[in-house]
Amino acid sequence: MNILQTNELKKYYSQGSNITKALDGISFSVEKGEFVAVVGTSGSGKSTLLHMIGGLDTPTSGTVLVKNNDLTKLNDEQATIFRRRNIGFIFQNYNLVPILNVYENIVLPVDLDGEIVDTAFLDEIINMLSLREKLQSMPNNLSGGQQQRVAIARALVTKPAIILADEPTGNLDSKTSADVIGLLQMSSKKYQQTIVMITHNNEIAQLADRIVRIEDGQIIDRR
Ligand SMILES: Nc1ncnc2c1ncn2[C@@H]1O[C@H](COP(=O)(O)OP(=O)(O)OP(=O)(O)O)[C@@H](O)[C@H]1O
Repeated sequence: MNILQTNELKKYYSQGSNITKALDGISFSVEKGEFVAVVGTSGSGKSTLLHMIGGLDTPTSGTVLVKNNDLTKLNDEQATIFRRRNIGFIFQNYNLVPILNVYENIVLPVDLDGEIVDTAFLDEIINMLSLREKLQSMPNNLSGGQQQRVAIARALVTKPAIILADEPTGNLDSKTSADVIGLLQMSSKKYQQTIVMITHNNEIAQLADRIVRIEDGQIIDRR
């Protein structure tokens, strides 16, 4: 089942007479439970693509379907609600809320939606990510790898249709990077969690089910 599909997605930026074609006709689809790595050189359009898939920005033309909802047709408020319920984000700088402890950070998206936490599932995530001892800690007192594990827990807790990860191991050493990728692989297998991850690191990309290579805003290889 296709959970994500983009059709002829374009994003052009114009500055004066200069046009940057950040995305220039991207059509691809991702199946439920697939773990896809998006690779490409700096400036090739990876982050722009992730922003479009996440409904964080609107394309110049083309469509983005997530669970058959066209994100390009939603207004700001609809997009915010759709994102919160269907898309989990993991960034390289973690984006944890510094004044909330680990537990509060993890359950934040559920709280924001006025929903009740699925405590059995939350327990399972906390155990899988080895965060039990750290629930009362503040983000500042955690290592980079621990902070990234909290960000992963927060992304998983709402059981989103898709997790979007932008260089999730960008700030981590190689051992911790391998652990974090292992956890993403495990969640894609165990929870049929769909993951689209940007990485510069070819070794890490090889661990995904599929690699999509982008150059100059176009897909040049998909295997
Ligand atoms: N807001 C913007 N205004 C103008 N040009 C932009 C804007 N955002 C991105 N671009 C341009 O679009 C192109 C793609 O940028 P993007 O950030 O998607 O690349 P990337 O592959 O993620 O790069 P990196 O690996 O360095 O993060 C680049 O040429 C960039 O300069």
